[in-house]
Amino acid sequence: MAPAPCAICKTERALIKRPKNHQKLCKQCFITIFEDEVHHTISSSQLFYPGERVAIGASGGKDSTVLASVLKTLNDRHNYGLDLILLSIDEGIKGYRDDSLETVKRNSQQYDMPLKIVGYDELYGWTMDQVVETIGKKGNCTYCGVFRRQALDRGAKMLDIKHVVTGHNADDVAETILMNLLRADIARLSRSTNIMTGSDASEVKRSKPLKYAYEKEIVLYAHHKKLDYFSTECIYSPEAFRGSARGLIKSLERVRPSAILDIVRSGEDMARLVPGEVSGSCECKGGGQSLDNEVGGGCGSRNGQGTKKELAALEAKQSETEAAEALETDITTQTVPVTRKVALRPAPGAKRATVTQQVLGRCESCGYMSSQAKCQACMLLDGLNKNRAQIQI
Ligand SMILES: Nc1ncnc2c1ncn2[C@@H]1O[C@H](COP(=O)(O)OP(=O)(O)OP(=O)(O)O)[C@@H](O)[C@H]1O
Repeated sequence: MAPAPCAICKTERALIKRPKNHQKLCKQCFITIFEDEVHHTISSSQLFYPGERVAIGASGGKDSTVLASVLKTLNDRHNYGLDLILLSIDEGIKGYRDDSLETVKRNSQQYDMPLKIVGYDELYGWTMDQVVETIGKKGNCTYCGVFRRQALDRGAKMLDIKHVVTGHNADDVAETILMNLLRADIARLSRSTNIMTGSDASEVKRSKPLKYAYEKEIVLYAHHKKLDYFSTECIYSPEAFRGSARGLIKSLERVRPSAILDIVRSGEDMARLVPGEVSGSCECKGGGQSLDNEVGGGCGSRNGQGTKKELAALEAKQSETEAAEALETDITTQTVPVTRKVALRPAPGAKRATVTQQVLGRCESCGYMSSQAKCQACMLLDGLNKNRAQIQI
């Protein structure tokens, strides 16, 4: 059988079956259409303004490496006028992050972009190796996710940059939507669909230019562009719930390639039903103090007067929920630490419900943005430091 010609140029031989829609393309047409689609995402969402300084959250993995490469290409091709800088967080994981950072250092040369590395060690006085040594592997992603989110913000601030882009792709977004759907957390589901998080009042905004790019296409792009990336999984990584959501999405993708984008679109449609960014609450009057605005204390917690046991329970819950969102959770951003009531659109025949929307202030310990008196990172650090003191005694 004669080889199929490329569905776009009709002249070259098709070498690639697009995972997104099974279109058969030659290498060059695939690369071009992938870049054009990211450009479309950027321009239709008006992600950047000319002259903007943008930090690329660079882990050395495939997603952020592709993001850096594509942004460089598009910046040159379409004259975005962006000043692009690589920002890497060194979590302090020997045999993993030290190796991937070597890749980022090479990327910095290859893409001619300055690189800033910020370590958990310098920011928090703890490396993830030390955290795991202290608390064990279970739940460690919670610490890592909370620390990294803040570290990216703090790194950006050190660079006087107000916009961080990350390599989250369509599969990541679909996973998060599914996880929030399975947790019946429509408010968080709504936030996880945003391409851009943060607001004018926020000090650092986040965006995901690869939000509509399939993971498989990112791998193909990296392969055909011969990009230099690091492909080892984190040695502490297992996130049970996200892993299950991922498995489900991969199975759906096998029978229906459009499933990933369909989930993303459905998530966006559902998000439109949620007025503003709101934190969910249950019918009981618990409304407990969470580690921050992400986990409602709710049932069983006594109006936020968390005992050690409750904190531990919250932390355990966090390891299922918070870490799963890791870098994707945004914070409702205002400048004063207040909460306000927001009315949810009621179901037909139901009473109008209100939920508490938390807005941004400053952490009393570190002075960093927080919707609670103490930010999540400081709450977690308090526990770790107590542990360290006990071990030393
Ligand atoms: N240590 C880090 N330093 C800077 N940015 C990071 C770091 N870890 C993750 N990120 C950012 O968050 C995004 C999602 O991270 P995640 O841990 O889910 O990795 P991933 O999906 O394997 O992405 P990648 O392939 O880029 O590592 C990354 O694409 C990157 O932009």
